[in-house]
Formats: sequence, structure tokens, C-alpha cells
Amino acid sequence: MDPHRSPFHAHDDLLLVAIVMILVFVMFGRVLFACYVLPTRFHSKLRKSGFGGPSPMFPLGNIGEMKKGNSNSVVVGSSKTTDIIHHDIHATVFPYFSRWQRLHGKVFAYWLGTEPFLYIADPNFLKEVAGGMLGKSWGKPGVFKKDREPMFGNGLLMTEGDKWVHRRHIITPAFSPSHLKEMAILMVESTTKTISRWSALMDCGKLEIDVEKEFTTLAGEIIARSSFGISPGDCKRVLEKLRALQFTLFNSNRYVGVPYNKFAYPHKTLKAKRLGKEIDALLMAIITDRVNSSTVNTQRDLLGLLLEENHRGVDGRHHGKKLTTRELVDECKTFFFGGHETTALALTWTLLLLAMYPEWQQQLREEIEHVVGDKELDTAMLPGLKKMDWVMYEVLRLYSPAPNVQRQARKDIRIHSNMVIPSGTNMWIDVVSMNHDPDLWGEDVNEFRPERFKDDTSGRCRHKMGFLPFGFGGRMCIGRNLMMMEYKVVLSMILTRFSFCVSPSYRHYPLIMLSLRPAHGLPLIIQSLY
Ligand code: HEM
Repeated sequence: MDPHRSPFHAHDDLLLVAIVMILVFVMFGRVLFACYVLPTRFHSKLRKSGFGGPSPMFPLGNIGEMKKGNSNSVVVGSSKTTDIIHHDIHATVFPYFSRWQRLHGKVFAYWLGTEPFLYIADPNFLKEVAGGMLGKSWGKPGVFKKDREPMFGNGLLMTEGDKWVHRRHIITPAFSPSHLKEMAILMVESTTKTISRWSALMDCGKLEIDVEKEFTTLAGEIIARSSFGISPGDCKRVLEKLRALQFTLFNSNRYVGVPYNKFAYPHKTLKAKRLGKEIDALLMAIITDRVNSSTVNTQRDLLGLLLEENHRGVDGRHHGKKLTTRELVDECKTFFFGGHETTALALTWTLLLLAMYPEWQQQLREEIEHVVGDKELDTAMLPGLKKMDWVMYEVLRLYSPAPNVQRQARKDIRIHSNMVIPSGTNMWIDVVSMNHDPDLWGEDVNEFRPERFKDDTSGRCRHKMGFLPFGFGGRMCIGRNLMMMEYKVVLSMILTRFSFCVSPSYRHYPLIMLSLRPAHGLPLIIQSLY
């Protein structure tokens, strides 16, 4: 011991050590409370209400079992596609839910780390939970909001409460029939360019292309031009970064919901953050260009409407609060991604099914010939394409690009007389399971039968809430009319120009990467019809 140190200094050191120990103890206590005590209480509340499910293990919850994936994939080779490609995909895309469903039924609780989730694949139960619930009363799972922040920020998809009402109110007019009509012109232009490119690439009237890649580019260009008025070059840059971000976030083994999970894979966390920032910067430049251009008040696309709302704010005539720059960027990100990915996938899965069932290719071609003929495609003609509607809904049923819908309870929800879903419970509504459930659709549930949608947009599903391709209630997809129009414009134009068959190199492996996509793309052989 230092003989020159006064006893007061020694006392100070002891005090410091004591303070540090108390702080460490308090922090440890808080972490333990948030990560163990609260989830354990939640677990017993859910069990008391009668929700069974797989037993969670702290701190991973049920993630261990969820990671035991399924790598089934089928190569077409020289076999007949209809013999080897099966549409019963639930156990392929969600092997763990399929296993748990057999053990615990269509409603059960499971855990992503320390986050409780209620799994729902029973439309009757869903109806009871959703009954009387307004769009603004629902939350979105906080754990996903945080994880997907670089991709969607706090845009319309993720925002809640009064903020959501305000945004939805501003954005809805961007999808009015008059705007959609203007967008149709851009759709025709972009599709014409794609068709010309395919024709130019053809060798002896035949070409193998990755249809998924092609449609992602086409749908990206359409949303970029129609909603943001930006050039193909800018669009390409944003799309490339969005795709890289999607692969970083969703094509990896991660521990979403596990406390401090970002430290388990720092490289991916940093990469996602960096890509998110780069996308923000690109979108920011697009917004600034528009603000500085003379078209800010005349171009009434999505970006124009968002900026106009802010201008109104300046002279005090806006409906609500001004959007901050951050909020503007988040909306652009949300619509850039949401506006092209799902539509591209709906078109992609459609071409796989039409390539497998050429008789439907032919039926659609005859319908287009009958409705459009030699005239220029006009939006007024689209409702006449009835069989195309049936095909679209049947594709959205068998290969729903949006494979689930998520919610978070913002208050205790009482159902029946004795069941309580505690406030804060996340809900995972398994759309793929309901779409492939023989109890809802009958024994031919896994067959491609578009005619089930003849005269019935629910496809004769036995429950009103059993078919939710665009979600439900007030939070139903805002872009669905745009999607339906784009689907019909693109399909009409390419089906009258080309025929399609499945390439022997196609590997059938539907995979969830936020959306439902063909894991190895969709190579098709296309042949010119004239
Ligand atoms: C095949 C195409 C599409 C499918 C299957 C699809 C599906 C969905 C689903 C299931 C939801 C969730 C609804 C809920 O939480 O209940 C949703 C929401 C949303 N979709 Fe789509 N969508 C498609 C196309 C589009 C397009 C083209 C756009 C934009 C132009 C878009 C933008 C959005 C937005 C912003 C939301 C959030 C709405 C809100 O919470 O208020 N979607 N979509």
C-alpha cells in the first residue's frame, strides 16, 4: 500500500468500486427483467389462456428448431413439369410451422428469442381477433420494425396509430383511377422496351431468360417512373442496393428477437446499415431534385403528393403534420420496394404456371385476342380480361408473394369468454397455410384450377377470411389496384408476342425471403409467336 496515500483517497476508491458494482448490478437486473422475467410472465399468461405451442428455451425461444430448415428442391431436367413440380409448398417454405401445426393445431404460441408470437392459420379465430379492430388500433411487431428499419424505416407499412391514418390519407389519391390511367401509359412503354430487348436477343426465334430477374427490373422501372418520375439509371442504382439489402437481411441465419442479436453477426448488421444509408442518400437526392424543379406542384405522382402536402404545411392549409425529411425518405423506400417486388413475383409465378399448363396460356391468348384484338391496349379494356383475373387470383393463392401478415396487439384482446391475447403479443398470420388448407378449399387445394375464381373473387373459399392475398381490414394493401392493372398490361402484351415453356435447368424451390420467391430464379424458354 502506498504510505503517502491518504485514507480519504482509499475511501474514494472504495466508493467508486461500489458505485460501479451497483450500476452493473442494476443493468444486469434490468436486462434479466426485460429478457427473462417479462417473457416468462407472458408465456404463463398465454398458457393460462389456453394457447399451446412448442416449449421455448431461453434466450433463443424456438429459433433453434426453426433453423432446422428444409432444402427440398426439384430439378426439372427432362421430366414432365406437371409430374415433378408440386404446389403443396407449405412444408417447404415453413417446415417448422407445418410441424408445429400437426402437434398444436392452427393457433399456437411460439417464440422468436424473447418475443412472443401467436401463430394463426385459422380464419375463424382471425375473424374473432380482428372483429371491430380499426386499422389504426393495430400495431406492427416492434421486433420486425427494428430489424427491417434499413429497408422500410417508419414508412406506411410499419407506421401506426394517428401517424398511419395521416399518411394513408395523403397517399391514397396517388392510386386514384385517373392516376392509374396515367401510370398505364408508362407501363405500356416500359413493357414495349422489354419486349423489344427480348426480341433482339433471340437466336432462331428462341431464348432462355431468367423471368424473375426480368420482371423485377421491369416492375422496378414502372414504379420508379410512375411514382417518383425518375430515370432508369437512378432506378437501377436504387434497385441494386435494395436487392443487396434484402439478401443481407433475409438470406442469412440470424437471431431476430434474441436480445443483443446484432452483436452475433456484426458484419451483416453493419452492411445492412450501410446499404440502408446509401439508399437513403440516393432517395434524398431524388427528393431534392424534385423540390428544386418546377414540377413539384404539377407532377401528381406519389412523390408529388407527398411534397405537396408539405407545401400546404407552409401556408397552413395542410391536413395534418408536415412530413419530415426522414419520413419522406422512408415512404419512398417503402413504395420503391413494396411497389415492385410483389408485383414482379406475382408475374413470375404466373409465367411458371402458364408454362406448366400451356392450355391456360392459350386460353388467355384467345381472351386477349377477343378483348383487345388489333386495337391499342386501353385501361377500359382490362376489366374484360376475366380469365386473366381467375389466373391472377389462383397464382396469388398457390404462390402468394406476401406469405404472411403481421400484427401486434396494442391492448389486451379478449376472445370467446376466457381467452386473452395480452397487449404486446405479436401475431403471425400464415397466409401460405390458409391458401393450401383442404378444409378451406377442398381436396383439389394444391391443383392449379383458375376456374375456381369464376364469378367469385374468393375462389369459393369456405371462409371469408381464408383468402387474404392483400391483407385485411383498414391496412389492406394500398397498391392492389395498381398491381392488378400492371399485371394485366404486362401479361397481355407479352402473351400475345411470345410463348413460354419451363427450362430443364429450372429448380423448383419456393423460398421465403421476406416475400415468396423462386430461390434459383425462373429460367424459361421463350419462343416468338410471329
Ligand atoms: C402482388 C402484389 C402485392 C401483394 C401480394 C401485396 C400484399 C400486401 C399485403 C399482404 C399487405 C399487408 C396488409 C396488412 O398488413 O394487412 C400489403 C400492404 C402494403 N402494400 Fe402491398 N401488395 C402488393 C403490391 C403492392 C404495390 C404495387 C404497392 C405499391 C405501389 C404496395 C404497397 C403496399 C403498402 C405501402 C402497404 C402498407 C399499407 C398499410 O399498412 O397501410 N403493395 N401489401
